Amino acid sequence: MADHPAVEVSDLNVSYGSTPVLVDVGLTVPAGAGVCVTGENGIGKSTLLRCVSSLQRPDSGVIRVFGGEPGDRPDFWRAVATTVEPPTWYPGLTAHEHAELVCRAHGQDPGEAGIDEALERFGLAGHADAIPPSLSSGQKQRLTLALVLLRPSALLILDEPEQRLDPEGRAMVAGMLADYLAGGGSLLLASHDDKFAVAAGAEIVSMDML
Ligand SMILES: Nc1ncnc2c1ncn2[C@@H]1O[C@H](COP(=O)(O)OP(=O)(O)OP(=O)(O)O)[C@@H](O)[C@H]1O
Repeated sequence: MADHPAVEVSDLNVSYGSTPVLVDVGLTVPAGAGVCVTGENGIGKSTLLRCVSSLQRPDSGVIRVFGGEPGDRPDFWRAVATTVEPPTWYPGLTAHEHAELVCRAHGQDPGEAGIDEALERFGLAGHADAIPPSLSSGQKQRLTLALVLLRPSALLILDEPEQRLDPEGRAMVAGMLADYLAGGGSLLLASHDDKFAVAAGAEIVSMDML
C-alpha cells in the first residue's frame, strides 16, 4: 500500500447533463500526505471527492487509491474513511452506541477505543445517550467527525470538515488531522478555510489549477 500514492487522479471528466464540472482533472495525494482542494462554491470539489470515494462514477478518467480502483470492496472501505456522504443513523441507537458499533465493526474493543474521550473532545459528552437524529446539525457534524476519527483508516476523505464548527472546534479538529498525518495517515479534504487546512498539515491546491 505504501508503494503507491494514497490518491492518483488523471484526466477526470464529469458533466451534469450538458454542463461540464470537472475537465481533465489530475491530482495526487502522496501516501502519508495531506491535500486540501479549495475553490469557489460549485467549482466541483465535492464531485471530485465523491468520485475518489467511489460514490460517483466519472464520465471518464483514471482514479487509483493506494494503487487500486476505488469501489465497493471491503478492503477499500477498511482503508478509506469519509464524510463525503452523510451517515445513516440506526433507529434507536444512541450516539455512544453508534460509536461502539463503529469500533466493533472495525475490530476494536469499544472499551479500549476511547469513545468517552472522543465524545468529550467533540463537545458531545452530555449527548452520549441522545439519538443522533435529535441532535442539532452542528452536533451531528461533530459526531460524524468523531466517528470517522475513532475508527482505524489509512486515508481520510473529508468534505468541508470545518463547517458548523466554532473557532475552538476548528482548531481541535485541525490538530487531530495533523496527528492523523503524523501517525502515517493520508488526507484529502475540501475546505473553504485555508487557515484550517494549513493547521491540519494539508497542502492547499486550488481547483482552478487541477
Ligand atoms: N447531482 C447533480 N446534478 C446536477 N448538478 C449537480 C449535481 N451535483 C452537483 N451539481 C452541480 O455541479 C457543480 C459542482 O458541484 P459540487 O458540489 O461538486 O461543487 P463544490 O465545489 O463542492 O461546491 P460547494 O463549495 O458549494 O460545496 C455545481 O454547479 C452543482 O450545482
